Amino acid sequence: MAEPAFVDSASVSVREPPPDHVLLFPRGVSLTLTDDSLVVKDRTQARCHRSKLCGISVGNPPAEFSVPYYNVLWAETTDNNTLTIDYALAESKKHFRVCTLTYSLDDCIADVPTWTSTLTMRAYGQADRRKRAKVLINPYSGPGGADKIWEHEVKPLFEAARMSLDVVRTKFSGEAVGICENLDIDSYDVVIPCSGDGLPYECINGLGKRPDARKALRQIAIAHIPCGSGNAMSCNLNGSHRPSIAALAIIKGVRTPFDLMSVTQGNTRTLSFLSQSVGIIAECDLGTEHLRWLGAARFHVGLAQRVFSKKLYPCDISMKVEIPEKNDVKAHYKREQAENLYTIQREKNTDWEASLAGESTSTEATLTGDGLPPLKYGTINDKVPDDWESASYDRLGNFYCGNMAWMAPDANFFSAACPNDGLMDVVFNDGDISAAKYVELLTSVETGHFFDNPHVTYRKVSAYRFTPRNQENGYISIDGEHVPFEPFQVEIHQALGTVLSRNGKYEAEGPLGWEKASA
Ligand SMILES: Nc1ncnc2c1ncn2[C@@H]1O[C@H](COP(=O)(O)OP(=O)(O)OP(=O)(O)O)[C@@H](O)[C@H]1O
Repeated sequence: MAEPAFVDSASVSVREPPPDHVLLFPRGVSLTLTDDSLVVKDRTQARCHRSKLCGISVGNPPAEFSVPYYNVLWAETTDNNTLTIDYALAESKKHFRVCTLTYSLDDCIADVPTWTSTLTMRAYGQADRRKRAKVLINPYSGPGGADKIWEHEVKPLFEAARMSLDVVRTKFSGEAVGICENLDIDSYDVVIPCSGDGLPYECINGLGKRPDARKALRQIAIAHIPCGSGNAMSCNLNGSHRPSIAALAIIKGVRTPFDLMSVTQGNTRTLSFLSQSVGIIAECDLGTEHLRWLGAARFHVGLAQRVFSKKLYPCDISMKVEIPEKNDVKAHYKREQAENLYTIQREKNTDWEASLAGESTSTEATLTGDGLPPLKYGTINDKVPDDWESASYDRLGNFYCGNMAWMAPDANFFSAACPNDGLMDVVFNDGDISAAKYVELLTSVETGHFFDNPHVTYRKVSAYRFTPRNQENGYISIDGEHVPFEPFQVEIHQALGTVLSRNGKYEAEGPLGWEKASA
């Protein structure tokens, strides 16, 4: 996954800014608001912005430097007439740290309150400021180290952004379900698991268990600090699996409606936000728990071990197919990108608020009140609807359904996934292809050619049922959780949940050539 580019250069906008965008201080020091950044003309501060080679500062210190608005965390004047500006400095492509600028305003003649509020407005755009967060840390996620990540890489940024933080360290598996089930949803804006993808799954299911599930899932956004081995949620929403980069994306994150999936199996109903898989991927995820210490590499080791076995997973699959052809999937993706995402967000929010206030006449709202929406297609125990496409697959090697694009860094399996298109992306392939072809197929995930690989079927569906056949046992993974090897059924609920995302959309690049698809 390409890390987002962060500019912290000494370049200055050539357009002359209006005078009220400039604060002048003694000794030629000035702070200027340009189109895209704060320009700091201050030799003393600029020293920290010298170019570095192998960690050693080289060249003359610049006279000025610029801080992109995205990196500005907070600005305020304090009682002792001091201006304080906190910002995130990109120390490397992988890491941010907090830096602070302070200036006495005693000799500054300017409308400082207006200047400060313009800076904060530009720094936050449509993002909520000073988010009220419930932070949940799983000390055992991934290779370990979530406590340190929180303390050293994330908390300083959140504090500098003046977020209000209520931090809980989870003590046992399942604790986050109860925390979110009983959360005072008016006291928080966002729940932030510092974990792998397991804790977000628990949080969403905790909110989904409440009598006011729909309200809670809309009101409380979920955001993710990556501390696990896969960290799919953070990759897709924050554009990074690096904790401090994710923290900044959350500080600047916008509320984004997010599709959730109901999974029924036996007599249970759970919510899934990420994926369901059966076959080689499920085995690589769930059958490699003993390699957890390897971090993300455990998936690759798992794949290498299994690819030569040509194991098949016979099954029956029934699907409510909405977009069967790859070209039409690309065209759909193009339409979704073309929409003004913020407009969609506002409209969807408005509809939802109206239905909560009892203004909606939709059958769904009338029937269920505020709990989870009813299942359109019943459960796994009901008959398969007549208009679903059903088929038997004797040679299946992999079945994978996703609601987000990246399943791990460099694993963009569902490149056409969109956060709130009301559709799930399904891919499957035969398992008896040659090992060479299998390796080519799986490596095409990293190169971006997986979608177009002729061995891969890629569809958009709104519901499906998966029934394993002729196998005593095996792995079924729901969002990385191991569930019984039994039939299950899934349907999607458009925009049932809310997440914080950096740009109101997924950060993945989309299937190759989608821009040229005929809409
Ligand atoms: N204190 C704890 N002790 C043991 N298990 C915990 C604790 N807190 C949370 N868990 C459980 O750990 C499981 C895995 O958590 P998490 O997703 O954070 O990490 P991970 O599985 O390592 O990440 P990834 O999904 O990226 O591999 C979750 O199902 C959660 O219920």
